[in-house]
Amino acid sequence: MPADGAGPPVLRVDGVSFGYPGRRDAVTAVDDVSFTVPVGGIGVLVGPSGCGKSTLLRLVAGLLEPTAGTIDVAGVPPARLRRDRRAGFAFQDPGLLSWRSVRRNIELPFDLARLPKDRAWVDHLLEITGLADWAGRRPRELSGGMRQRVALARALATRPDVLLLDEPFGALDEITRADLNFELLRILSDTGTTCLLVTHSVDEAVLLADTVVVLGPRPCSVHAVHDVPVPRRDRREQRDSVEFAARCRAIRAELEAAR
Ligand SMILES: Nc1ncnc2c1ncn2[C@@H]1O[C@H](COP(=O)(O)OP(=O)(O)OP(=O)(O)O)[C@@H](O)[C@H]1O
Repeated sequence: MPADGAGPPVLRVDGVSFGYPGRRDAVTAVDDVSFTVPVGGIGVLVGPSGCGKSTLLRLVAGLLEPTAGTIDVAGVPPARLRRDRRAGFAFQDPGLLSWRSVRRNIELPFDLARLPKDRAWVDHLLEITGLADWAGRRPRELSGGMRQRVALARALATRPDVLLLDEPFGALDEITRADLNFELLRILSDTGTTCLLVTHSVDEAVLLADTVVVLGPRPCSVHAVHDVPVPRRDRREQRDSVEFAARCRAIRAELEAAR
């Protein structure tokens, strides 16, 4: 990926606003939002329900165009990332194709882009998501957590530079969710992928993020930004620390204040 002028490369959201056109009035969902996430880092968006988090993620994904402001990842705009299949998505609903096996679901992005399948990489993804023994099974044979792991592996299939995750673990119990959080940290460290993730869980945000962006109510603007300077290898232990609890408390207080 090309460097972004001076300083380390970043995912940059700069003065971005967006409104959904309506029959009478536009619904303004995003209002002058700016933040950066280091390339290779994890940014997490938290904010009240309906504030515009998914909209922001769709703007970064290039699925929507900002009405004002700019977005780029190390100088590359979302439309180009999307065209070049350098952005991967996974949403709360895994959206797997029931008639395809786990492997064939993960391979779907290759088929859609008419690209040759990278079988060795798919094998690796099956391995690191713990799905190698399930490659031939259909989605209905999997648990909810396994389906979400398939969606995650599918999002990583074309080796995206940027991974966009909208409440990917929202439907899971706490223990499974924590396991997947640690898997995600490991996968992102292994692949060097930049990630922007939406969650309603403050604990999940602090566990995963290098940067937590706290958003206010719709139309969302940035209420606060927290850097979490904890190495990824220390995240599991940190979860039980006083510092972790203090960060969560501070962010919860900001969410309260931002309502
Ligand atoms: N396709 C659409 N057309 C019109 N308005 C929309 C559309 N999608 C979302 N909105 C509106 O934009 C606002 C922000 O929605 P968005 O889904 O981005 O919020 P969110 O923060 O992700 O919500 P939640 O936390 O509940 O998932 C809401 O008022 C919603 O009604």
